[in-house]
Amino acid sequence: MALSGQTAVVTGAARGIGRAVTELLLQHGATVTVTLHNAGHVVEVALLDVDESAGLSLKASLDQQHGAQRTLFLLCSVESEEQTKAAFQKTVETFGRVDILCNNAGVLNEAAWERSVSVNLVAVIRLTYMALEHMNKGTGGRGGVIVNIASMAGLGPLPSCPVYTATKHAVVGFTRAMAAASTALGYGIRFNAVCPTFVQTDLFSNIYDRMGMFSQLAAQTRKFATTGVLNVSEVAAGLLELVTDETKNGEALMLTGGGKKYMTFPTLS
Ligand SMILES: NC(=O)C1=CN([C@@H]2O[C@H](COP(=O)(O)OP(=O)(O)OC[C@H]3O[C@@H](n4cnc5c(N)ncnc54)[C@H](O)[C@@H]3O)[C@@H](O)[C@H]2O)C=CC1
Ligand SMILES: CCCCCC(=O)/C=C/C=C\C=C\C=C\[C@@H](O)[C@@H](O)CCCC(=O)O
Repeated sequence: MALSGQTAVVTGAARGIGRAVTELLLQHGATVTVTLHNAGHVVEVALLDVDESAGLSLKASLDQQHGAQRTLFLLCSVESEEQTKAAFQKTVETFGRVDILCNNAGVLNEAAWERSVSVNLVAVIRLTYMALEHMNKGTGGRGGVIVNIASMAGLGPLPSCPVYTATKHAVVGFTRAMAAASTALGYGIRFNAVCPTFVQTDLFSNIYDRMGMFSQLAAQTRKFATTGVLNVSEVAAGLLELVTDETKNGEALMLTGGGKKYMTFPTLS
């Protein structure tokens, strides 16, 4: 799928993997524009984040690189139905459409596990269903693609972070189920998940302080992390592959230091 003419929404866009996704979209002609009409030959992206200073700082940087008309930042917590509804509304008012959703925003804190569930899972479901209202071919939409940033912890358990593991397993399952539902119901929307190993970001830097009552297990996780830490650009490249390759639907793309692997799952029927 060519990116030109597409409109995307990226959550947690201000820092880490979300920032890399935004920058890669822009580099590939994905233009985050503030124009009140779709310029026709460029991609438009709304950047959603709770971190206002980081979001505005990113916008200023992107303005320098790509021109002020190419970026739009919306202060929004994905935990808030009201704020996310308003963000989608503003996106559609500004760009006229939504073709791509990247559910990237995520947190890890086993001591505050309800928030992990709220951001990592409930919000992914909420934004997916909101995007459906605008993307579903069955209700006048143009179709498109939704890519969820899960984790390798969505494919195998991390004993030091059981709730985080649960949220990421749930995102993989939700993604695969939505892909099958979309095919069966004719949404015209592809659903895929990216499952990276450790990635050098602020989230990764803080994990050993966020394990709560499982902190004693940090050593095993730290040892596992020595198998390799990715950079954010490697994750963004995996996402771009899932966005642009129209044959990909229901995929879980694992990214490790050793490369990438499309996961296979047992057929239960
Ligand atoms: N860093 C890692 O080792 C890995 C991260 N991931 C996943 O990648 C995604 C991005 O993580 P990182 O870039 O590492 O994290 P990060 O902490 O570096 O960046 C996350 C961004 O999301 C924003 N955010 C947090 N809560 C939010 C909310 N309620 N509403 C809107 N924005 C919010 C933050 O302000 C920040 O800009 C997460 O889903 C994470 O679980 C997956 C595998 C590995
Ligand atoms: C510790 C939280 C990391 C948060 C960022 C993230 O999502 C990173 C995930 C990276 C890899 C996860 C791999 C899971 C592998 C398990 O299935 C098991 O093979 C490894 C167990 C290692 C351990 O005991 O911690």
